[in-house]
This record gives sequence, C-alpha cells and structure tokens, in this order.
Amino acid sequence: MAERLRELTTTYFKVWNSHDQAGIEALHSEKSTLKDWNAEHGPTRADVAKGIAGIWKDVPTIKIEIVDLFTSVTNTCVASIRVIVDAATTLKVTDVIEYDDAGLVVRLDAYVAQPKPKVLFVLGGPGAGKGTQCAKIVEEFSDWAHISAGDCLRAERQDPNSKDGELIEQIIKEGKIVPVAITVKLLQKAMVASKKSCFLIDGFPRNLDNVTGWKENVGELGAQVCGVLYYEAKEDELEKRLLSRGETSGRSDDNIDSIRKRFKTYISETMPIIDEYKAKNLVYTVDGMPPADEVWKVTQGIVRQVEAMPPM
Ligand SMILES: Nc1ncnc2c1ncn2[C@@H]1O[C@H](COP(=O)(O)OP(=O)(O)OP(=O)(O)O)[C@@H](O)[C@H]1O
Ligand SMILES: Nc1ccn([C@@H]2O[C@H](COP(=O)(O)O)[C@@H](O)[C@H]2O)c(=O)n1
Repeated sequence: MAERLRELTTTYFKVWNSHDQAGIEALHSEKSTLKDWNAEHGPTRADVAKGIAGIWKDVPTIKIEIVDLFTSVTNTCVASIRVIVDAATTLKVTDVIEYDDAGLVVRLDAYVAQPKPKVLFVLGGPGAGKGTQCAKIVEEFSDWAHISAGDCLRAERQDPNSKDGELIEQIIKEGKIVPVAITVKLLQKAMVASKKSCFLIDGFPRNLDNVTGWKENVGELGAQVCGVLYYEAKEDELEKRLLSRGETSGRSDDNIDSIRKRFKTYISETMPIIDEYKAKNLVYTVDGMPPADEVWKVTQGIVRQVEAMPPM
C-alpha cells in the first residue's frame, strides 16, 4: 500500500507540474474535492481540474517539489511539498491526499505554513548608535519594524496603570536589567501591533535571563532569529555621546552615574551573550565609531543580506 501511495502521489505532482488540465482531471475520481488556504473546488473532477488550471493560468511559472511523503495502512498520503511560485516566493505546504481503490484522488486538502517573522537582535554598548541605525533601517526597508526593549520599558514605566512601573524605573536608573518576564511580554505586544514581517529587536537580549525568556516565550516556532547586528565602539566615545544626548533626552539614565553603571552591566552581562552568538557565527559586527552616515552604509548591506535569506 505504502509504495503504491508514493507512486500515485509522485505521478500526481509530475502531471501537476506539466500544467495539463486533462491529465490532472484524469487523476481525480468523478466525485472529487480540493480545498486549500484560498479556495474550494468540486465536488466534480472537472471543477477541481478547472480550479487547478486557474492557478497555472494566474502563475505560469508555478512548480511543486516533493519534500517528503508520509503513508500508512490507510489510502491517504500526506505530502510535504514546496510550492515554488517564483524566484522570490516559495511556500511550505502540506497536502493530505485521499485516494479511492482505483487510485484516483477523491479528496485533496492543502495547508500552508505561515513564514516565521525574521528577527535581528541589535546590540552594542550604551550609545553605540543602535537606535540611530534602526531608525534609518525602517525608513529604507518597508518590511521592518524597530522595537526597542528600552523604549518599551520606558513606555510601560509611564503607564499609571502598570504594576511594574516603579520596579522598571528603579532598575533603569541603576543600569541593571529588568526581569525578562516583563520585557518579553512588551516585545511580543509590540511585534503583534506592528503587523510587519521583519523585526529589529533593539537592546535585547541583554543577559542570560533575556535569552532564556525569548526561547521560552517566542522560541524557534515564533521567529526566525537571523543574527545579531552588533555595533562596536570605544567606551570614552560612548560616554561623550550619552552625556551630549542627556542634555536633551530627558532620560533618567543619561547622567554620568547611571552611564557608568550601564557600562558595567554591559561588560559583565551583555558581552558574554554577544560572545555566545559569535561562537555560533550569528554576529554581524559593525564599527560604530565613524559618523552615523558611514555606519549606515555598512548597516544597509547587512539588512539586504538578511532580507535575501530564505524564509523558514
Ligand atoms: N556614528 C555616530 N557618531 C556620532 N554620534 C552618534 C553616532 N550614532 C549615534 N550618535 C549619537 O549618539 C547618541 C546615542 O545614539 P543612539 O541613541 O542611537 O544609541 P543607542 O545605542 O541606541 O543608545 P542606548 O542603548 O543608550 O539607547 C545619540 O545622540 C546619537 O545622535
Ligand atoms: N532588554 C533590556 C533592555 C533595556 N533594559 C533597561 O532599559 C535601559 C535602557 O535601555 P536602552 O537600550 O534604551 O539603552 C537599560 O539600561 C536597562 O536598564 C532592560 O532592562 N532590558
């Protein structure tokens, strides 16, 4: 039975790829249905074939590749397939195909996997230019949203109804890291609200607790982490930048005491995380010392590279 189902299914996709309407009709039983994420055809084979021919007409380049076939003692074959729409678009689809005793398709249900959102973590010392570069990215690349963990926490602190506001304020002033249960919830809320497909998660993950919290709450099912965009700059330059920003930012941590505490936290808690990602070859290191427009040229190239990565 298993071998027969494999043969029938392989033949089915061969005919499908030849875009032969009469050929595909002949592989369906007289009473046959087809349902996918977009449409429903049947209950006759002529109607199903007409529906499939409509897809070929709309997308003449469309092809299907079999990834895997699953069989059992039933007369149903589950096919994991790749639907190659064009050079830029491939869909991961699972077809559940039920055959009759004559080997004709009586029912085909197709399910599409939603591509996972792409994520770039953005790290670097305080004042390294993360926010400045992220703002440029979202201006140039329309699929991307900039979500700053620090901004999320500052907004939460401002919310008079938040039970975490006071704790966040104390921790930010001390240059320490807020428990991830608070931060990751805010990040997820911002991701959902943005309706974008690619995310710059700025200032995260800052420590091991952040890494664990991301894995437990978002994880590999929730996002495709494409790497870490890491801005490297010297501490004395960063101190100058932050003191200058502090003249107008109104941030309670842009003062010399908090700045020094933030550096300490960065060295002891964030650097080891960056090193871990480096060991996994996931870090795009950018020299953050030159003027912002020069840093941008490098940043731009990296985002293009990440955009070109196949979705998972
Ligand atoms: N390449 C650069 N050269 C000089 N100044 C810069 C550069 N990039 C950013 N700045 C300035 O430095 C300050 C800090 O930049 P920015 O806010 O982008 O850093 P950040 O890494 O997001 O900081 P934080 O982690 O504290 O939020 C800002 O006043 C910004 O205008
Ligand atoms: N993952 C994070 C990010 C930030 N914080 C706290 O916010 C402060 C400001 O962050 P910026 O990225 O805007 O500089 C930071 O010093 C931390 O106190 C955090 O706890 N967790």
